[in-house]
Amino acid sequence: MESVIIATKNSGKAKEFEKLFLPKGFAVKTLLDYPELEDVEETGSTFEENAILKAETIANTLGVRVIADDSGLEIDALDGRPGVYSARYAGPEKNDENNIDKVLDELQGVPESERTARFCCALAMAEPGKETLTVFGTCEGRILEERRGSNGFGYDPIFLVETKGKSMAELASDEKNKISHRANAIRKLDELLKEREERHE
Ligand SMILES: O=c1[nH]c(=O)c2ncn([C@@H]3O[C@H](COP(=O)(O)OP(=O)(O)OP(=O)(O)O)[C@@H](O)[C@H]3O)c2[nH]1
Ligand SMILES: [Mg+2]
Repeated sequence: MESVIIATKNSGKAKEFEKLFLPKGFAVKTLLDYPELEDVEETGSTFEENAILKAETIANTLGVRVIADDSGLEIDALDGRPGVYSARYAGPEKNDENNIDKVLDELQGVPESERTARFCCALAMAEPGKETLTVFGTCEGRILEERRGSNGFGYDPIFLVETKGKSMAELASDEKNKISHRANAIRKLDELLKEREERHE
């Protein structure tokens, strides 16, 4: 089976990419399979910039095609925070639990109608000698007042998917993978790749 390399060390993302790429006939490798590679510093100010940084750095190091995902949560009442800082929101004590606690603290007293938010996912596909492709996917929702469910990762337990009446962490992985920001971005990448193939590039 052909394989695709995703430049991530996040095991939650890795699991989702495995499920999303398997039906397309690709096995997924991640940076968890390349422990010797150094972390790429996420110095960009947008999801796209960071995705390009991660994809191009690893593609140039390994000399093959690489996809990177830079993603996060934008909360309207917090002027878009945590945004590109989603993984490191709680500072030195950063982890999914502490990041969620910080968001819930900051949203204390904010009414339901003002707790709108979205997950964002930028994917960059880089290959030595080829132009890097980028796509962007989102998933709209609202921030709950407490955690619900235990599937998924990151902020999933506090992210209400209104059309389903469930938190992202209450959805089965197959359900999340139909509607998520990551799934929407992958669909766009598929389209771009089809167009590129039709142009014989
Ligand atoms: O509840 C969530 N459901 C998701 O589907 C999701 N996708 C992203 N996130 C959050 O955003 C950060 C990404 O930051 P990020 O793109 O820098 O990734 P990361 O640092 O974890 O790994 P890497 O890919 O950089 O190695 C993650 O850590 C999470 O906190 C999510 N939270
Ligand atoms: Mg990161």
